[in-house]
Amino acid sequence: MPEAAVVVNELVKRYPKSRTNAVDGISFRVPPGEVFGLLGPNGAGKTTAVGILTTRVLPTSGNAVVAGVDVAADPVGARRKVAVVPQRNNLDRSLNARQNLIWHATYHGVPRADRHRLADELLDRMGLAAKGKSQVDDLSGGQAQRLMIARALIHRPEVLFLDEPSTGLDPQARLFVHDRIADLRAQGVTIVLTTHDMDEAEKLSDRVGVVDHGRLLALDTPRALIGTLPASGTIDASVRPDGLAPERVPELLRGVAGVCGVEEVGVTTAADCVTEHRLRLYVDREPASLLGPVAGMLDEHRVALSGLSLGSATLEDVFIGLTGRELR
Ligand SMILES: Nc1ncnc2c1ncn2[C@@H]1O[C@H](COP(=O)(O)OP(=O)(O)OP(=O)(O)O)[C@@H](O)[C@H]1O
Repeated sequence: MPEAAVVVNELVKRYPKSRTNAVDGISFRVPPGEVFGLLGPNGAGKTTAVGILTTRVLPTSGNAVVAGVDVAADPVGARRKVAVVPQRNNLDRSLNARQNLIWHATYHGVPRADRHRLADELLDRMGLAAKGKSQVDDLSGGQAQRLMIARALIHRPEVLFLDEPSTGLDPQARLFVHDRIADLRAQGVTIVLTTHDMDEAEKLSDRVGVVDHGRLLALDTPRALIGTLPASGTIDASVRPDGLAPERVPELLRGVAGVCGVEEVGVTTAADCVTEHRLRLYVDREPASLLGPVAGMLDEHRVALSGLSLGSATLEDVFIGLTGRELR
């Protein structure tokens, strides 16, 4: 195995007729055995970057090497070493679950003697032992996703690309997929995953890269990225400003010592027409120590408080800090 499982060098992709680059000069390296999370809002360029790394998209400039193979110069060689689990079901509907695995193994040159054994082992590992003869259309979304992971693993790839691995899965299926990703990591498989799910990224990734507008904005371990935030803790407060202009409430709270920032994260109007504002306070000390001053400030200005909860800064705070709240 080469020194890095994935090397991306000044990668650029501009689609025909587009005025901007979908991927705009991205560089990073993923060492063997790492789980690398690629995060970014819709349209940030994640799928395009992964498309280049998995030979489905041709780069405009720059280069990418996966498991020692330049993906543009030797796409066939690269495909032997990587596997992709796409977001959408692309299983062959004319074959049953087990046949999908066998066909894929055959395509990738897995010796005949190993194909059937590997297919059965993988079905078992993915909790699909009873589904081998099922038609693809009869599988649930979670089962199809697990079958796609089994299919990706049957030719023993060195690097596995997972596009939004748990989108649309129920909590059990999501946890199952997370456990399998952790197993693969323990076996030394390098994994690149794209996700919008910050908890998933924080839980699974050794390091994450945050991408927006085709550029890499930050790259580090989740803990180090969270450590770059000025605030270490959060307080979520639900308030009903009543007589006070709603925009005054964050202003007041910013005046409490220890509060580094206040952001409105939602507004709801109840059946009784009372509007509740949900505010997140970013604090630079133990959040519990600020509950009294925060409640006191609100009480002083007759702002009704209907809920307070404490938390720690998360990767989502890093993500929002870097990419903003604007809908893409
Ligand atoms: N085949 C294509 N032709 C033209 N433009 C494209 C094509 N595919 C993607 N784009 C554009 O490139 C940009 C990056 O898209 P991409 O799908 O890589 O983003 P993404 O980060 O994967 O988004 P999402 O999270 O929504 O899947 C977007 O502006 C998108 O509209």
